[in-house]
Amino acid sequence: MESKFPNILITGTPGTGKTTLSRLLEDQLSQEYPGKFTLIGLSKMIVDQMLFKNWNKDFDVPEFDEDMVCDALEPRIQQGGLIIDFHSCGFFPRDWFDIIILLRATNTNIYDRLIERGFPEKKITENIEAEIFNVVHDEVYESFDPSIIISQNSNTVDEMQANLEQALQIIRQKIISC
Ligand SMILES: Nc1ncnc2c1ncn2[C@@H]1O[C@H](COP(=O)(O)OP(=O)(O)OP(=O)(O)O)[C@@H](O)[C@H]1O
Repeated sequence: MESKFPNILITGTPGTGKTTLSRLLEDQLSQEYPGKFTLIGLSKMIVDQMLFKNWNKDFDVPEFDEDMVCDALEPRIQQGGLIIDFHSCGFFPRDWFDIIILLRATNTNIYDRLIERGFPEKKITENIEAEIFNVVHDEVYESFDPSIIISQNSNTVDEMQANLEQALQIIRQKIISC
């Protein structure tokens, strides 16, 4: 789907820095293109709008309903200029996004960041294993055209800044070429 303002997905294992990068990106894009971009933290939206049918008691998270999530997002996707921050992506229609940013981080960084956020040990282990076994990486590359995927390491503040600059450059270019 081509839209004047690109739809952007920021994905990766929890703790890789999706929320941080999304906010920086939205902040900058809002200054450059006022009113044209909206950030959705999908985990929060799923809880707020109850886009789930079951609650996973072991991990204390909702088991989101893919159809409910897609139905809720569809009208906004059609308008373009949506930035979505979410740790899963295989259920989104293939033509929804113009740019996908996949964040990676080392096990040590993910561990430290999730410990700091008070995640239970079980949830941390699951996420670290997911990163080791490339779960989100494989999901992204199996679900979308590789030409729209940007894979970035997000271990340091300098890398985060470089990731932001690279993403902005690609988004600006995309806007000009549309
Ligand atoms: N590149 C980085 N360098 C240093 N610290 C970082 C970096 N990326 C993220 N952090 C820090 O790691 C923590 C987790 O980051 P963030 O919440 O953005 O991750 P997330 O991928 O959105 O996680 P979740 O999916 O659980 O919401 C935050 O305290 C953030 O400041």
